[in-house]
This record gives sequence, structure tokens and C-alpha cells, in this order.
Amino acid sequence: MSFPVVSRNALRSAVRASSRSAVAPAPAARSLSMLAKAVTPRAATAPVARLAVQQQRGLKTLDFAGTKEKVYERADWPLEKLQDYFKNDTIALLGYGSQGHGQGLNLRDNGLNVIVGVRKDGHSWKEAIQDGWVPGKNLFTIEEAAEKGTICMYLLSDAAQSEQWEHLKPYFTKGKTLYFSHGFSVVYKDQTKVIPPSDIDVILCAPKGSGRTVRTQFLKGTGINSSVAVHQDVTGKALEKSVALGIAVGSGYLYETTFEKEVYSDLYGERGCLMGGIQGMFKAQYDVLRANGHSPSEAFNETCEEALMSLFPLVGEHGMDYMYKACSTTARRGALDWAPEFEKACKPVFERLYASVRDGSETRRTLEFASRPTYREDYDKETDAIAAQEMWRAGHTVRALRPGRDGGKL
Ligand SMILES: NC(=O)C1=CN([C@@H]2O[C@H](COP(=O)(O)OP(=O)(O)OC[C@H]3O[C@@H](n4cnc5c(N)ncnc54)[C@H](OP(=O)(O)O)[C@@H]3O)[C@@H](O)[C@H]2O)C=CC1
Ligand SMILES: CC(=O)[C@](C)(O)C(=O)O
Ligand SMILES: [Mg+2]
Ligand SMILES: [Mg+2]
Repeated sequence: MSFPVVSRNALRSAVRASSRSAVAPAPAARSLSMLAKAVTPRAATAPVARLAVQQQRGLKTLDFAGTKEKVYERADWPLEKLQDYFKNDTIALLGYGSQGHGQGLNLRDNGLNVIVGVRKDGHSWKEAIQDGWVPGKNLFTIEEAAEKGTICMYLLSDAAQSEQWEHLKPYFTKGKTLYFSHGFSVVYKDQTKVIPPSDIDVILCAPKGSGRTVRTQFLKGTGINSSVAVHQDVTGKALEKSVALGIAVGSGYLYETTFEKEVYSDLYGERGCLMGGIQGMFKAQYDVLRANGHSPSEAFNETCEEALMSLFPLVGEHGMDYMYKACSTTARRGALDWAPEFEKACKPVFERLYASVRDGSETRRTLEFASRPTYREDYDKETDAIAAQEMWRAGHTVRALRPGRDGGKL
């Protein structure tokens, strides 16, 4: 079938770009995903799968639109090398939220010696048991795991990292490594009081996506992209260790950054285009359609469904210009004219947001809110309120209509 609105040149350059790109899936990765599907999940599958995916790539300096940056790729860390590198380590995951789940299961499937530490009988404890962690064998209280771990992965919520710090710090003794998936605790130390002992390596690997995706991409044989950074290098091996761990937890490739840059960009991004901004923009567009007499299904389809199911995936695969070219000349004219209007309207909001991240206001708010004993229920109330908005209730019905779907949950 032909694809009339995309010029041959555009298609050719899209293909060239994607074959050049560091993220283009290697053929081996594709066959790996079939392999991963063909065998039962967990332990036995992934190590076999990972061996199949020896790509000829490793540490690289790449040109990102004119700026040279270092990227680490998993080809430099085949499974046997990872297993050998961490053979004397006990990797202790402290916390089992979204990241604990994704990173922990991937480490376990990679055959590394990993244990989980969470509050006994809490929500995470139950979830860990469901995921096959066994109390007394590889599931412990936070304190027990912190004691046993030579590499302690501090994956409690950012608020709990601060709250538990004084209590857990004595376990982070000389020679151990402290690992974060966010620059938050260390960078906002004035508020969090997290100041690591000076005789341990302090490193970061922050997957740039949900812990759920960290897991699903690993099972598919692809890999999330992550940031790596070093806060303290006592052994001279801190960077190497952060890269090795980054690969071991399921990253496909890693960008080098600093704790500060990671946390500023992360807090900003999630409040902006990734989560807060997108909900706000969808809602505003939907409400105007409804106020002008459009039905809920029409308003939802023209705001969310088409974006998420048709146009955004094209942007993700090939870039914004490709998506524009795949749409009508009519759409293109209007979108080209209106994009700068939106940019102008949004820019001051983004500037205010960045300032609020940098001056610690966002941190203060998070620490206050997520420290509440009722934090789960309190968050649920607000996300339930989003689910209760007419827009997302309409979305529930729309999603259920997608062929192959039997319900409204993605
Ligand atoms: N979510 C994501 O996908 C991403 C997260 N990160 C970072 O990874 C780290 C972990 O985040 P995430 O996985 O989302 O986890 P959450 O922020 O959802 O935190 C959940 C974990 O913290 C524990 N916890 C919360 N409060 C307390 C407390 N007072 N005492 C003891 N334990 C507590 C929970 O245990 P319990 O069930 O017992 O309450 C649970 O194990 C954070 O630094 C985050 O910024 C980085 C990239 C993406
Ligand atoms: C998933 C992720 O990268 C976020 C949005 O930054 C987070 O969950 O904190
Ligand atoms: Mg974040
Ligand atoms: Mg993030």
C-alpha cells in the first residue's frame, strides 16, 4: 500500500536516520523479543536472551544536534562480564515501588545476587512476594537488607529516603556503594539531610521512564535509556560501576550527566510535557470542544485518542516533521501556524516551573506531601479525580472499543 502524503525523500531520510540512530533496534534485538516471548518469563529467559543480543556497539561519543556527548551501550557489558563483575556483591534494593520492581526483577533475571528490603507486611512487601521474592531468602526488612548489601540501591520514595536517612546511614559503611535512581536526595541535601558518608562510592542510574517500562522493555529484549552520574568516587571505579549497574538493571544505553542536572531535568520534565503539561493541555482542549457542543467521544477522539494511537507514535518513531508530513496539507498549514502561539503561551509557564524546581520549592512540596502516613490514599484521591473527569471516562469507553481490547485499562 502506498503512503501518499510522505515524500520519497522524507521516507528515505527517515530510514537513514533510524538506521544511524543509537536506538534503532538491531535485528538481533528483534529476534530476541520473539525468543523472550517464546519461553516462560523470569529467571531462565532473560540471560539467554541477553546473550543473543551482542551488538557491535559500546562506549561512543555521539553528535546530538551539534553537541558531542558520551553514551554507554550494553554491548560492552555482556551477561558473563556483568555476572563476573558483581560476583562478590550482594545488591540490596531498599524499596520496592515502580523502580524497585523493574530494576529488581531485571537484576534477578540477569542472575545477580539481589535481595529486597521493604517494610514488613506493607504494600511493597506483599507485592514483592507476588513477584516471587521469598521472605528470609531474598526478601528482608529494610534494615536487614541494608546490612547485608554491599551495593545498596536506595529506591524508597524520595520522601522516605530523607525520613529514613539517619536510621539507615549507619549501614552504609566503608567499602559499600550507595546507588540512587534520582539526584533528589543528594542535591536537595539542605532539605533532605541526606549527606552520604565520605568513604563510600555514591552513584546514580536513573531510567528515563516508568519502572514498569524498565521491566517490559527488558522482557522484550530492548532496553530503556537511562542517565548515569557519580557523586562520590572513592574507589576510582564509581563510573564503571554505575554503567555496569545501569546495564544490569535493564538499560539499553546510558547518558552521562550529574546528580544536579538529572534531578532538575527530571522534576521539570515530569511536571511539564511528560505528565502535568499533557494532562493540562488535553483538558483545556477537551473542555473547549465540549463547551462548543461537541460530544464526549468526538472531543476525546480529537484530543487524546488520535494523539496517542496515531500521531504521537509517528513522532516517537521518526520525528515531528515526519508526523506533519504524514498529515494533510490542511492540517500541516494550521499546525505550523499555531505551534509558535502555543510555544509563546507555554514558555512563561515552563520558566516559572524550572525556577520552582531549582529553588527547591518542588522538593519542599514533595517532601511534605509524600511523607504523610496516608500518602498512598491521598495520591489516589487526586488521581481518582482525574479518572473521574468526563474526558477520561469517555476515554475508558473509547479504549474498550479498540479491536482486541476487552476493557478500558491500558
Ligand atoms: N517511578 C519511576 O518510574 C521512577 C522513579 N525514579 C526514582 O526511583 C526512586 C524510587 O521511586 P519509585 O520506585 O517510584 O517508588 P515510590 O516513590 O513509589 O516509593 C515507593 C517505595 O517507598 C517505600 N516507602 C514509602 N514511604 C516509606 C516510609 N515512610 N518508610 C519506608 N518505606 C517507605 C514504599 O514502601 P511501602 O509499600 O511499604 O509504603 C515503596 O517500597 C525515587 O528516587 C524516584 O524518584 C526514577 C525514575 C523513574
Ligand atoms: C517515570 C519517570 O521517569 C518519572 C516521571 O520521572 C518519575 O516517575 O519520577
Ligand atoms: Mg521523576
Ligand atoms: Mg524521570
